[in-house]
Amino acid sequence: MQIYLKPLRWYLFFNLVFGGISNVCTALLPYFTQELVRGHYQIALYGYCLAVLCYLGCNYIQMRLDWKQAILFSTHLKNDWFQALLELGHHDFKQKTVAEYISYQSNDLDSLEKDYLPPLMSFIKQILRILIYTVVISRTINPLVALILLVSTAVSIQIPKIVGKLTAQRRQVYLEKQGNYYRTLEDLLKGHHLVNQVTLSGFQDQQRNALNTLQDKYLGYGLTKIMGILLTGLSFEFISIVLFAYLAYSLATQQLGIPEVVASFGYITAFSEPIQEILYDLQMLESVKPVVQSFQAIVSCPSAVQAPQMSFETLMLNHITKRLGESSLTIPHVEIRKGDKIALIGENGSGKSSLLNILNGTDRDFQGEILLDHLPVHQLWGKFGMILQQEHTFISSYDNNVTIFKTLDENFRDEEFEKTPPQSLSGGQQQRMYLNREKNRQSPLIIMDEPFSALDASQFQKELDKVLSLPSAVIITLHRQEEALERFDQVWEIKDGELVVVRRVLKHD
Ligand SMILES: Nc1ncnc2c1ncn2[C@@H]1O[C@H](COP(=O)(O)OP(=O)(O)OP(=O)(O)O)[C@@H](O)[C@H]1O
Repeated sequence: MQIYLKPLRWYLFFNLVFGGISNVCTALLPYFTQELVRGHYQIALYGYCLAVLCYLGCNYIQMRLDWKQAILFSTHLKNDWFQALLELGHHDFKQKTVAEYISYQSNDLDSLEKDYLPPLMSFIKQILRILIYTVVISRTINPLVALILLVSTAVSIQIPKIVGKLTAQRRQVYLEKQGNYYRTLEDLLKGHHLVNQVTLSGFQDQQRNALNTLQDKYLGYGLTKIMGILLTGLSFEFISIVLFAYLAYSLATQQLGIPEVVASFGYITAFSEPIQEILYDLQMLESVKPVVQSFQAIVSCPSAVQAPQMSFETLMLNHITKRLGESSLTIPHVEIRKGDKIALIGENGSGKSSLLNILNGTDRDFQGEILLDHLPVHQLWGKFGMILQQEHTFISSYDNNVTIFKTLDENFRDEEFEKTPPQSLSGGQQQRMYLNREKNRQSPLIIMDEPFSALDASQFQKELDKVLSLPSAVIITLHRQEEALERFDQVWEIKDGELVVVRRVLKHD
């Protein structure tokens, strides 16, 4: 996590400087009490007031710095996490649902912001504070008192480390269940149109079951956390008892006078805050460790983002086998040549989308070989254009959809649609928008999974004309459009789990 602390170094530095000054001020308060008991009224009063004012001023500055550094830290975390997600291979990305990613951002990342940097800073500040106190106590009271406080602090901070591990495990389980809960919510809310008086209870049961499981784990996490707080309190009391016993002994044997003992009791109280904070910080840091690890695993993944393919002569699939549940899909050998227009047909569930997912690189769980211009290629995601069966429409604007946020030249668009919110476009209009995006992308191969299923017959003919006149190679799945097949260079059919080339027009170079 050091790379996330580096940009904050000046904030951290000044935070510690002002923390140090305010610690010196508070450490001197019991000393001024001691002076008061000794009868040095003026120095006690002025010293006390000055120390309090200085402490308040430094605290104010520290709080401002804390706030700013927290925002900076969270901005870096969120930006890097989102970039890492974008750069994951699509196959890896799909291992989780969008709801789980949203849950990660709002829970895990949030806990990293709250339970990593603030406890870490607080831990350093409190250690600094204790060291300052120790020096002040040694100078103003007795080095032995300082030593007792220091040693008993070192012993007591071991306890939360042990409890922290258990809290971390429970917290991790809770966060995982939270991801599941978000996934269930997404699933149920997407089916909102199916709610009526009969089905309502089914929806409620699903949500309540998922929530009960989540709350169960939350309870487990909370109880462990409470146990940690209890043990933390006990370990602090341990310090008070040790010092109390020593002071009683010193008073009885007249090694210390009443002013020193009064001031020492003041230090027990003054010590209580940093020690309790240290104990709490350690518990937090221990419990957030799995989140730190999972975050680091995400952001340290090498980027799988590819440069788009600008041209190719041939793309070959050799002896591909893809398991589809109980059955499988086999592709003995097929070849896509530059500019080829290929229709892919087959019954429902025959494996058309599965084949296209291999070609567009969103699926990598298959055996066999893909050769791009005779060279083996392992990662096709991002190389070619595609229109998926359930293609995504970005909500922001028509423009952003056809240019992918202005990263493509806007050569093709439908001006009549550009004022309409993209998600309000009809299914057919959205499909035309996707085709415009692919034309802007100028990919040498466009993979289309039923891109015109929402078009009426005349629109279908128009869009098909456009597709067939593109310079790019195109693979397109078709249903019940046998008359159109004649117009393609190749027709591939998936039958009984095997891809067969049923038509191939020989081209002369
Ligand atoms: N991850 C998976 N696990 C198990 N079975 C799967 C998986 N993915 C797909 N299948 C099965 O593989 C078969 C092929 O699915 P696919 O979506 O490729 O068919 P399709 O030809 O595109 O169908 P349609 O024309 O209805 O869109 C289906 O029987 C589907 O249930």
